[in-house]
Amino acid sequence: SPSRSLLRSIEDNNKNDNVVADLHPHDYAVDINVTNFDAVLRDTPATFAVVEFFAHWCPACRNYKPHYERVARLFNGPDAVHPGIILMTRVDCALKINNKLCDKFSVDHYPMLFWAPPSKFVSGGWKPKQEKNEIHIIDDARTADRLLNWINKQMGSSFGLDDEKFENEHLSSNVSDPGQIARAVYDVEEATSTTFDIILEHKMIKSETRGSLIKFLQLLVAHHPSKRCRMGSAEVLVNFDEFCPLDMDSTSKQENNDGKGALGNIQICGKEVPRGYWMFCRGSKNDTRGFSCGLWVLLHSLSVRIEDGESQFAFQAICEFVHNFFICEECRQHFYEMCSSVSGPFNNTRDFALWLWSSHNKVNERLSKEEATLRTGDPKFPKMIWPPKQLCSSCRQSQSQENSGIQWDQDEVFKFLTDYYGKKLVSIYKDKNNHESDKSGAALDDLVVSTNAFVVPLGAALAIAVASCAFGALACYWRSQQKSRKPRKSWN
Ligand SMILES: Cc1cc2nc3c(=O)[nH]c(=O)nc-3n(C[C@H](O)[C@H](O)[C@H](O)COP(=O)(O)OP(=O)(O)OC[C@H]3O[C@@H](n4cnc5c(N)ncnc54)[C@H](O)[C@@H]3O)c2cc1C
Repeated sequence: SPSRSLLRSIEDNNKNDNVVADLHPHDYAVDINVTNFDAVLRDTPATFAVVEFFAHWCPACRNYKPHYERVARLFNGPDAVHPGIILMTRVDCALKINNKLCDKFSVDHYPMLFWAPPSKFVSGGWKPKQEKNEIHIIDDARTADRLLNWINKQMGSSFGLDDEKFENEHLSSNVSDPGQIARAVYDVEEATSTTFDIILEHKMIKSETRGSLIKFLQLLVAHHPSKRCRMGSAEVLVNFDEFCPLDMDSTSKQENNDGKGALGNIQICGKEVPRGYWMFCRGSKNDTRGFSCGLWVLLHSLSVRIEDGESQFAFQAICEFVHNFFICEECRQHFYEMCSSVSGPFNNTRDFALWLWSSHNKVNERLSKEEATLRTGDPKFPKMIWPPKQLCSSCRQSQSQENSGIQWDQDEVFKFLTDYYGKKLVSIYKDKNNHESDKSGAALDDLVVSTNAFVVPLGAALAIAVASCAFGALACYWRSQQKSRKPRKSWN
């Protein structure tokens, strides 16, 4: 009888937690409702979204759920097989709060599925026979197979229900498609957040390294391509003395349960980052690309954003940062050698951006040989002297021969880098941020502006690094400024 089986399941639950998982299999599709519908669809890095409108009492919907979940397993969550491509969501129209939302999409039967780029759902709707709507109804989705077929037809993809992680045959190379860099904005957030997690986990903030971290944070506050990372970095910077007191080496009072100290509670690029996966930097095999690729992209994107007068500061901040905090011994050693071989100070953005580009190419050149011998590289993303012709034909001088060394047109290379790591990198992101109306965000944004205006021209980075007490005073000043300012919007 039902009551007996219920009792049995409670008993079993007490014995073994796994049973609970069996009784309530993990949901991959994201439940959304009217309160977070716009925010979830605006903030997702995914290129497309599926929204299922259903009602929890509807038997057909209950029967359909395992089909929908089989497809959602492929795309949603940190363990997704193909993360960051499609966001699978559902809205329960039986909940009163969702009435208006379901009406906006003319939901007249359950389940009803829609497909569009996520941003089209934000403040969007759907009406039957409406022309020119970028939101499409999915008209053949009765089983998991049919839903995935419909998606494959729409995207020209070949996803399979039995795909396993890292069978990334569908990955298109970023060598020929300059537009792909727009997806890297999520990777620079991921890399920034991962960097700070590593620093804290490995307790790398010491009296001799905290100055370098402060410098790097200043660079992030002023020039990180992601607004939320700028805001998070500003928060860390302003409270740095509290988070990392000068006597940090000797004291254990800063430690909380996870041993990361007070900084461990800060999510430097917002609460959903790190997401646990990579977009532009995703490898076609497990353990390739990812973090180190994201870090390179972050460094290049900083290099093209700085002002001429900040170039020497940026050079020092990046060199010291890699030396003190990049947890790859060979990488730090080589990079440090390249930093040490620079003779004069940098006077402008161009020279510094080109130095970083050519240093990265030196690493590429070395690794291309190593990876060919050891077969450790990613076959879909072989190391190469960059940018290839397909990305920038004008970067190479016309008489340039591949086998006698490439003759670069450095003005063209700089122009290309500025466009690629500047405008293109934030092209999808900017649109999304224009919708932000969060007040605390606006206040912090204002702080970021004041930090940028105040610190960099004064060269306070060095002063702060040397004298932490001066930093305390600056922090107080910033806080009082922040309170007295009116919120200011977009800083992009
Ligand atoms: C500072 C630093 C030093 C490193 N040193 C070493 C090392 O000594 N030994 C080692 O084994 N690994 C090193 N690595 C890791 C290595 O360089 C790669 O990051 C890693 O192998 C992943 O490679 P990838 O194919 O994702 O491309 P990456 O080399 O990580 O490049 C990421 C993306 O940047 C773009 N790019 C490529 N070249 C350039 C360029 N010259 N200028 C601008 N953009 C470019 C491409 O779009 C590429 O996809 C280092 C990483 C960093 C951040």
